[in-house]
Amino acid sequence: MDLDDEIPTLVEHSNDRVPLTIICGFLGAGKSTLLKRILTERHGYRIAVIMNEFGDTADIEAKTINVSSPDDPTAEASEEFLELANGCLCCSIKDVGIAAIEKLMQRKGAFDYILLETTGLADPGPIASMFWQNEEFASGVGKDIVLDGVVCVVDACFGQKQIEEDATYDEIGESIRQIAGSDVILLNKIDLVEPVEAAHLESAIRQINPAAPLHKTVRGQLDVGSIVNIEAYSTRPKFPVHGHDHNAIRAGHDHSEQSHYELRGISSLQVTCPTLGQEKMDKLDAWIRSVLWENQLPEGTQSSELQVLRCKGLVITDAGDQYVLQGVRSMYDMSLVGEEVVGVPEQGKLVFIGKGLDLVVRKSLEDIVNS
Ligand SMILES: Nc1nc2c(ncn2[C@@H]2O[C@H](COP(=O)(O)OP(=O)(O)OP(=O)(O)O)[C@@H](O)[C@H]2O)c(=O)[nH]1
Repeated sequence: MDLDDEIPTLVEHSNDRVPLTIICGFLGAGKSTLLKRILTERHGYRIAVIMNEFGDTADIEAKTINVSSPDDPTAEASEEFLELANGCLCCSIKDVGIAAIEKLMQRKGAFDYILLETTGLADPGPIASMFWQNEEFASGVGKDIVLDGVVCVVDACFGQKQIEEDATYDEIGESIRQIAGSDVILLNKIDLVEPVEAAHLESAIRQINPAAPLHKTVRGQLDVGSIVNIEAYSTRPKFPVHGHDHNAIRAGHDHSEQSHYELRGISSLQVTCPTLGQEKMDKLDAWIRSVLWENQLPEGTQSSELQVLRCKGLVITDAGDQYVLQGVRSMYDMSLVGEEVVGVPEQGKLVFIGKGLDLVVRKSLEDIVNS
C-alpha cells in the first residue's frame, strides 16, 4: 500500500463559516426532545436545526416555508422549513446527508449556527470526518460550514445496558462509538434513575471517553452554550476534572467490575507530557502517524487490534509554543495555538480513545514524551 495515498489533507477553514454541531445518541435517548427545546426557547441564537421529523410541533408558532423544487413536487413532503419566533430555523429532511445540507445552505443568512441530528446515522465518525477533512465536500457546500463539535445524548435508563451489550461484540458497538467520538456528553433522563445508577453509568462513560464534559439533564435542559460554539476542533481541548476519581475508571489500571469493557470494547489512554523539544515532537508525530494510519506502534510492535477512534491533546514545546492535537480516526491535525491564548500550562496532555490501547501502547508513548 502506498502510504502517501492514504494521507488525508485537512481542510483550511475560513472565519465566515457557519459552525455545525452533530447530535448523536442512542435510540430514544432524547435527541429530538433536546432539539425541540432549543427550537422553542429564547436563547438569542439563530440556529438551524436539521432533524428527521417534527413530531408534534403544532404548538410551535411558525410558518411553513416550502422550499421544494417546482420540478420535483414529490420532494414536498420530505423537506420543510419552519421559521420560529425565537429566530431559529427548523429544517425537516428525511436524509441528513449532503443534499439536506445543500438545501439548507440555500437559506444562508437566515441562521448562524447548524445543529444536525444524526437519526439513522449511528456512528458520528464518518460525518464528522466529512466536515473536517473531505476536500470534495469542502470545495462545495462545505466551504460555508465548519465542524464545531459532536454531542452525544445517552439514555440514563438504558445506557448501561446498551454499553454492556455493545461491549460483548468483537466489533466496537454503535453506542460506544458514539460516546467515544463525542466532544460533549449529555446523560439525559436523569429523573428516571437513582443517583447510584447514574454514577455507575457515568463511570462507564468516563472510561470510554474521559475527555468530554458530561452534563446530567432532564429533557435536554441545559444552557445551549454548553453544546454550541465549543470549538472542539479548533481550540485547546478542555479536559474535564473528575471530582469522583474513585468512580472514574482509568483505562489500563483499573481492575474493577467494569474492566471487561477494556478487553472487549474500547478504552482510553491518557498521558501527561512535559514540554517537548523538536526531536521529541518529531518522534511523537511519527508515533501518531504509525498508530492512526497503520494501526501499529512505530517500533513495529503488533498490538492487538490497535485502532484509534478519537484523539485530542495539548502539547507544549520547550520554546513555550502550544500545539493542539485533534484526531478523528486516521485523520489528525497538530496545530499551533494562536498568541491570543493567554497563559501557558506547565504540561501537556494526550488522550487517545479506541481499541487495543493496552499497556504496551502506553509505554511506547510514555517512552517518547518522558525519555
Ligand atoms: N422522563 C424523561 N423522559 C424523557 C426525557 N427526555 C426525553 N424523554 C422522552 O423519551 C422519549 C424519546 O425521546 P426523543 O427525544 O424522541 O428521543 P430521540 O433520541 O430523538 O429518539 P430517536 O429519534 O428515536 O432516536 C420521548 O417520549 C420523550 O418525551 C427525560 O429527560 N426524562
